[in-house]
Amino acid sequence: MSVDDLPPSSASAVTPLGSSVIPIVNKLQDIFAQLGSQSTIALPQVAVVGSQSSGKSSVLEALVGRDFLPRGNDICTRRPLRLQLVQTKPSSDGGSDEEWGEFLHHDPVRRIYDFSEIRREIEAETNRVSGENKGVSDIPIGLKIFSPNVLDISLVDLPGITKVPVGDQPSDIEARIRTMILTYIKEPSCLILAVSPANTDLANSDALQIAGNADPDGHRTIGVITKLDIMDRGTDARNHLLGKTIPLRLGYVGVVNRSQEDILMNRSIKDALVAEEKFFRSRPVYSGLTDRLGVPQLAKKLNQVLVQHIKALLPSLKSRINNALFATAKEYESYGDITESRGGQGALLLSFITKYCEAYSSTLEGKSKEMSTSELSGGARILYIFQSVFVKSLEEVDPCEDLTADDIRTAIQNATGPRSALFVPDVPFEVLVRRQISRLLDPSLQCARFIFDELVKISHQCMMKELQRFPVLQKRMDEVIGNFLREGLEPSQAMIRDLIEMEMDYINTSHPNFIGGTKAVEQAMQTVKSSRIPHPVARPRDTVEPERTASSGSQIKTRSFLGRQANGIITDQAVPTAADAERPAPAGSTSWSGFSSIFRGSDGQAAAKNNLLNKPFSETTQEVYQNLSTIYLKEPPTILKSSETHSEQESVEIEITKLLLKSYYDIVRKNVEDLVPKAIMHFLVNYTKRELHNVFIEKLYRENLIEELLKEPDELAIKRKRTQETLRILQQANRTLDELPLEAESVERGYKIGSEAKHEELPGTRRSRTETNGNGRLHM
Ligand SMILES: Nc1nc2c(ncn2[C@@H]2O[C@H](COP(=O)(O)OP(=O)(O)OP(=O)(O)O)[C@@H](O)[C@H]2O)c(=O)[nH]1
Repeated sequence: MSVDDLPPSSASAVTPLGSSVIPIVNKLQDIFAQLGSQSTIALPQVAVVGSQSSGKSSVLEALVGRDFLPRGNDICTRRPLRLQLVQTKPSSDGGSDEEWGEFLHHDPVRRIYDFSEIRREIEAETNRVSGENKGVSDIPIGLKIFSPNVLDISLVDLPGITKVPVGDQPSDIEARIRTMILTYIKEPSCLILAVSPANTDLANSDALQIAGNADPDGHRTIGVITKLDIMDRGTDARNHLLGKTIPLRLGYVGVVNRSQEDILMNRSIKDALVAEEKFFRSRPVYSGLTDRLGVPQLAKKLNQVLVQHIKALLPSLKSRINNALFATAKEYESYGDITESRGGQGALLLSFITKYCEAYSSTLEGKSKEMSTSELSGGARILYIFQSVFVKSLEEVDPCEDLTADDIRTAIQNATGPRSALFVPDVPFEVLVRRQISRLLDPSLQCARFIFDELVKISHQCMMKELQRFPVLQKRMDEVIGNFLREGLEPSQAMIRDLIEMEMDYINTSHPNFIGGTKAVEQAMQTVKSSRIPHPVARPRDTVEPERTASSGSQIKTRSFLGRQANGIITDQAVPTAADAERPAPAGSTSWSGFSSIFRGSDGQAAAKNNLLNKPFSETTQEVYQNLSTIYLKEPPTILKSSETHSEQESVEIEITKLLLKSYYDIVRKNVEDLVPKAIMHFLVNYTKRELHNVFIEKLYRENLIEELLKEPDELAIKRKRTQETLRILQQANRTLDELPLEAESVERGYKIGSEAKHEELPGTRRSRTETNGNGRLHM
């Protein structure tokens, strides 16, 4: 088919062309237009781009065959115009020749038959959003044109690229318009109609430059060269049209639109099309290019490319719609059903409580379906806290770590009181061991606290997604379980305190694992001996125990260990030999009877003491007072400390104390390591697991509370409604696509290319869309 074959009057010349795919995309566009800016599905469309006043609107008008767009030398298109051309049946085909437009922003949608009213509405709607002073907005205007003289095409007329801001335009107007254009044309589903005026250098065409950015391979760009009639004398656009200047895969079409003068003189589009045709006929330079000249050819090409483009996109479009449908259905599901009956609400509440408690138990027991594989969770974390945090920390504690030899000696001396250290009683051991046991309390309480924190964490994990729509219930459940866990923490901590107090209250030196005094003495002696500490040279003890200082040199020899008998009588006993130590303790004595030691002064001291004691008091004192002058004592220092040095005997005593301390501490530590986790499990973890359901029922499952608990926030209701609407639209879109068989063979193409065109039916006649070829197939 050539331009010469076309009837001279209008775009209706190509009306037989058509396809069932464009109406489907148009339908989809309508469907998705309901979603407004929320629609994320890019549908196939044609965007018209070019610099300002390049003739974009003129091309669109020519395609429609009617004047309906604001045009002029100034900026006219200031908002994207989504234009759907819908072919209607002509009167000859049982339809009507009426043409009308419908704006999508009109509610209810109404038909506008007067096309100058359509133009005024576009101007008013543009002003409404973009202001009256040349402002630009990216919010599109939706317009449908119904006519028997148009081809089914969806186009978007975009604001022209401008360089210098005018009126209310911001200083970065060029960048803004470019960004706006790019948002449309960057979508692979968008065909680009790049309009360049022939009277400017094509190499500088803004349209081709921006199209090249979005479609570097030129797969989806059609070049349109306007204003061929006003090129410089002696120049022509032949090379441009042949793609020799800037090649484009889809090629170029040259057009001649009405000039501004034509518009002012009210020249009709029909006349303009005739003039265009004449123009090309009269220019021999354009001979042989008829397939790429004139508005009717442009319409045909556009339709043809669009149909192919849509066919190529349909499968992916279908899968995108399907994916969106699936995601939206899931989202809708997450908002749950609305239950209004009291019984239904009660059942819903009960099911939430039950599900929550099941989730809590199964997380603790390690049976949760959503168990992580990347980190420990639930019950496993509790075990970790018990074993790797609590027990491990206790095992690392050395009971003698913060006890120096001096501390122990001071404790021994303090325990002997004013009695000049005749014995090393069991008191220091008990005092020291109690002190060490008390240190176990804090980590044990902390362990309970850690487990409590874990349970709180678990309780948050158990909050099901469905509960998100009931913030009141979620909050109340959170409060209830929080309080309940705290209630469980108290008895577990009380039990821990009791356990530690029990351990401190009775030092069970009969414990089978306790080292016992005899063994301790023996080991201590060996340790001290083997360490071969040189005999310390006793320095006079500064002001602390003067009388002990005097005798310290002989103390080691004279001191001996005494066993303490059950009747409290201290038997004078030499330092036990190893054989003695092996011997069982006398009946009724404590197991550490060998521990106590006696500190005896030298024999001379003892005798002097005895002498003094034997003489009558008055006699003695009188003698003394008569013979001696007054002796003044040095004031004792405020803080008294035991001497820094200690004898071998003292070393043995210290060693014994340490051995006993360690041995007994080990027993207590084992008990605590065993019993504290048990107490926590019993009073906190298992108790809450067992009782949680009952507590929820008691606190929440109340007739008067149900309505309040199951109150949804308003925004959720809005979201549900919106998602429901999206779902409906996507379902509609899906159904629409189902109407179309996806196999390319079965999709009607509605036009013929190349040699086929020669046999094309007569212009002006319409072919039914469902007409089939001889094979019973739809025309391809
Ligand atoms: N002589 C002649 N004038 C044309 C042709 N195409 C458009 N014009 C004129 O150029 C001016 C701009 O045309 P429009 O169609 O408004 O251009 P536009 O690209 O839509 O402009 P904006 O939307 O403002 O960017 C108008 O006065 C048209 O009459 C043509 O092929 N030949």
